[in-house]
Amino acid sequence: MVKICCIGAGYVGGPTMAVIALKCPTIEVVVVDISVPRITAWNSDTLPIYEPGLDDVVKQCRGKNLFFSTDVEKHVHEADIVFVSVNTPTKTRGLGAGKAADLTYWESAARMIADVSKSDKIVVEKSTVPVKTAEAIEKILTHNSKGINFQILSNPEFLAEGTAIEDLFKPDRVLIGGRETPGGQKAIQALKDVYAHWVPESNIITTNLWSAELSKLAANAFLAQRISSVNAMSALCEATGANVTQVAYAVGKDSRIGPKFLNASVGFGGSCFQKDILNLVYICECNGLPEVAEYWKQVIKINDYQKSRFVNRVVASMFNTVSNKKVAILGFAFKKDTGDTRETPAIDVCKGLMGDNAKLSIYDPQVQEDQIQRDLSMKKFDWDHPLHLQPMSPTSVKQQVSVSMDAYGATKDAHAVCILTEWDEFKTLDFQKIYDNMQKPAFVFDGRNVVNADKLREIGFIVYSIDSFCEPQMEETQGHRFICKFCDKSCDSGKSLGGHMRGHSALISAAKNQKEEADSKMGSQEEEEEEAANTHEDLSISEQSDGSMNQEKDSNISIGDDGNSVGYGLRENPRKSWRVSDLKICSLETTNICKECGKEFPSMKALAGHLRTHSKKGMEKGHICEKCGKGFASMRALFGHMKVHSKRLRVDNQDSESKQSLSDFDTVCPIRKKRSKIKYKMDASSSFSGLNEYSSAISEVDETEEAARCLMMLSSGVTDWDEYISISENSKNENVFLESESFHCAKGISAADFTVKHLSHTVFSDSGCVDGYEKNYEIAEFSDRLMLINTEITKVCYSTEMQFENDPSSSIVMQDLAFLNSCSVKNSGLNMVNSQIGVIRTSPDPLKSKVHKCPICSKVFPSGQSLGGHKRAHYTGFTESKTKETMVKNLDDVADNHKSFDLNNPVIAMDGGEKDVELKLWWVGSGDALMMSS
Ligand SMILES: NC(=O)c1ccc[n+]([C@@H]2O[C@H](COP(=O)([O-])OP(=O)(O)OC[C@H]3O[C@@H](n4cnc5c(N)ncnc54)[C@H](O)[C@@H]3O)[C@@H](O)[C@H]2O)c1
Repeated sequence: MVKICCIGAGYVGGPTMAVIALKCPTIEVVVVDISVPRITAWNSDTLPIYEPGLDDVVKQCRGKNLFFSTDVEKHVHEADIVFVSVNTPTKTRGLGAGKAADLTYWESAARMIADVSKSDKIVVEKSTVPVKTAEAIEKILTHNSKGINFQILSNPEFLAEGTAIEDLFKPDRVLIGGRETPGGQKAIQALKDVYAHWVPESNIITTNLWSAELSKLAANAFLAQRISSVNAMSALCEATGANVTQVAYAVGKDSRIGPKFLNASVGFGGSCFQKDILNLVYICECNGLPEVAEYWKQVIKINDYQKSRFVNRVVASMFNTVSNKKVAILGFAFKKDTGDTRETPAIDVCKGLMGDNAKLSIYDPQVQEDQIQRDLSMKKFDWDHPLHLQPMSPTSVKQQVSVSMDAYGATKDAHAVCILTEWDEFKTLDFQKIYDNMQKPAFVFDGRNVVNADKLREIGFIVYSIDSFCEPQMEETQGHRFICKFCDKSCDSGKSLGGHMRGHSALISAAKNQKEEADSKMGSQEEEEEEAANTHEDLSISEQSDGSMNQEKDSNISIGDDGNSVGYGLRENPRKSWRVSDLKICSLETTNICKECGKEFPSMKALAGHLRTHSKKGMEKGHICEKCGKGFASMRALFGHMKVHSKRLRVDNQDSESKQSLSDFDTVCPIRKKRSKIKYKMDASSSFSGLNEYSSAISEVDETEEAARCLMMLSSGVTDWDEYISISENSKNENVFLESESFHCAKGISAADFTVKHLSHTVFSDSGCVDGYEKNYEIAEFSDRLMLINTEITKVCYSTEMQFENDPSSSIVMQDLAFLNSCSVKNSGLNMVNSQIGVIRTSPDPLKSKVHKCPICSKVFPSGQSLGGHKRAHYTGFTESKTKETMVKNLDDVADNHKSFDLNNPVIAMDGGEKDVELKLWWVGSGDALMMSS
């Protein structure tokens, strides 16, 4: 009788050997493990792993030809074929840490085999191992072989947890790799004979050793890549209004692509995908293939991005904080029909929410409380070691996490429900009951697309699911604010408004023609007015929807080139968009006269802009332009409008010579570019994924900055845009905001000018600074300044200082905008997200600084910033500024006024400081992730 021994009674060893025993009654199979509790469980009625159909199989052959034992040496000694199915974790220290496979367990198994063997053996690699592992194993085995012949085979396992028994019964293929020697071929045949008991011969593939080893890594990389691809698409779908389920279906119908593994979700998990891709990345790097390594690394980065996006969505939707809110987590296993939590996305999502101080109430049908507590306390990669070798983080999660016996218990009194595993039972829950027992507004964040979002919305839930994007916070919490500008019908969402408006296509078409006529008459003198109207119009729309970027998207209902179809326009260039509000005015009014004050306007658009000056909202809010008395609904609107009064712009337009000079000036000192350009720049880079959860992250950051400038300017009493710019140009002070204005100009620097030398965290210290940390940041040219972008998607730290090799006097201070949000900006009604920007500043100490010499007059300045101020004096427009004394005085005033609101300085604890501390720890445990992507 052939004897098989399998070392490792885990998710692979247990089920595979049980199926071999079932299908080959003439073979004796013993599964051995060093873990006593595991073996005890295998011999009990409660198996150590949950796998549909496994119980039956084990019951049928246990005690007959299937045995579980801790007597490893005895059974290895007796076996003809030894399978090795031990864990192969990712290394956490030393060479290749965070990527390479840790073969400690494999090596110890191999040494033990060599020690106890007295007869020839076939040793089968069942574990997933790096390519060429067999070579190393061979050396260990033959070193002390005492004349015993060992043949190494690679027989990687392709089962998927949750369907393991099904997969083992009907495998797509069985892969056996061996040496191309007679001995190797004989060993291949012996193993083939085992599988041939139930697998058709055509499904048994034989290759050389290295192909078999690499095929397993490649298969997992391809599978994970599909998930990341569709998840990346889900982000784009959310940004554009497409439905990722529909897109995936359409794509999968292509027989070259196929429908499997195209479900968008909160991200992939499991013990294999990440580990094996990291392993693949490491192998590529070791073989001098950095580009290939980088390619596969992106699969993991997108996966992290997806989890991070989900957390951001939850926090942002729940009014930017989940602090002390109860969040029910339904599902903790990495997928349905398994109790396996290894690398489950739930861990990262829970840690993210805990970082924002949420109280979690978790329910999973197959995961026990101690496992959940352990997973949430453990460091990354530690899960893949035996229990006694799993060091726990000192921080206990017990205060923040409770585990419930069912979904109803978990969701009782919760503010939100996050569905993180696609368990079938979640589809049939009584959501009305759940809703009745929850806090209101009640949110559902479906990370697996298991619930019927429409039905839940009918109940009253605010629903976010991966496949159907909506902006719950805006669309649903604020009621019916989507009003047709033609017939005043109120709609539930921007999307339904869009659908409704298609009914007005004839009217819109006529209106468009009328508008074109009207616009063609528009004289140059109305340019300024139009600019105000445009700016104001944008802002008014935003105001109606509380400044939400997504609302803006919905509000950007535009007419296509054919003039008939109304849909959601991409935000290419707002000025080019035909806006519904214009059209209504065009079609319903025959003359351009203001009904409020009787003033006549040359175009409908100008009238539209003017009409808003009568807006009650604007007047109530009191954002009045001191120059012309116009009222505005928001500070941002006022800010946009104030640019119209800029002397600089007028000089620019009037004086062709100075225009020339200014264009030179632009080269040295780029003035803020139009948003569309900024957006393009940022979108083109793949490294900004971690910035925030929205696809149009950059324009939002841009808006945030602009809003911040506006706030600073207004709060300091500066109401004149020119005055504001002049002050910034001439600042020799350390007012960082002003500094940031001039620094880029002064140095003419670009992102490439800087190399990161040193990073230190001023606040974030939970997981400490790890090697390679600096790789997670990138410097990007961004509008009129350099920005430090956090490229590590799972990491948001509150404050980080950075120095640069080539200019030690300069430094960057990172701040979490969420913090600003909680301090000051929040009050402006702006909807900001957790994102980071850093603004480069120079040291005030001239001794430390390098020489800053003016290339025009050779004058030397102590700092790049003062040189910048000086250099601008060489260009036109500057002479119109106020006297230096006035400027310095203004500057002092501004600096005083800004002490409490300073974009660059680490934020001083203000009221609600406690909350701010929470924000510092926005993402716990992410330091580990750094290692992974470094
Ligand atoms: N889980 C999957 O879905 C899957 C699928 C295909 C391949 N794999 C690969 O199979 C391997 C095993 O995965 P798993 O999920 O079964 O892991 P596991 O952690 O569930 O099981 C491994 C077992 O090996 C035991 N072990 C470790 N060293 C030992 C030694 N020297 N002697 C005796 N026992 C020892 C451990 O105690 C543990 O019980 C890994 O390389 C994995 O990448 C896993």
